[in-house]
Amino acid sequence: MAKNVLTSQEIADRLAALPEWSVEDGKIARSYRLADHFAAAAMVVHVARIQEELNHHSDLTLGYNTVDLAVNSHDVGGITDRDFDLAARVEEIAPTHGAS
Ligand SMILES: C[C@H](O)[C@H](O)[C@H]1CNC2=NC(N)=NC(=O)C2=N1
Repeated sequence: MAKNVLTSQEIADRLAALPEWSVEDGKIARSYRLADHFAAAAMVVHVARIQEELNHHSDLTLGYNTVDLAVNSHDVGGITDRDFDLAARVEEIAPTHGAS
């Protein structure tokens, strides 16, 4: 997948399809709430597997019952489609974890 840095307009266009995601400190970010701590921990493991598959890794934070992601493409120093591909993959599996 191309890794050219996206313009703010391209980012806005892509965020339209990911309404719960936003730009925070130069990364796209999302916070999920889960039923309890163990559900959140299980989702972290699942996201880690997806990140390894994509070779693209977010700052992934486990809270009491939350999972937070923040990601950009550090090899090119900006937000690229690889970040949005990861976001889309996580959005796909979040409901299976009861994440909202
Ligand atoms: C060597 C390895 O392929 C690279 O460092 C990968 C690993 N995971 C990555 N994750 C993110 N978020 N950005 C990258 O540029 C990146 N590059």
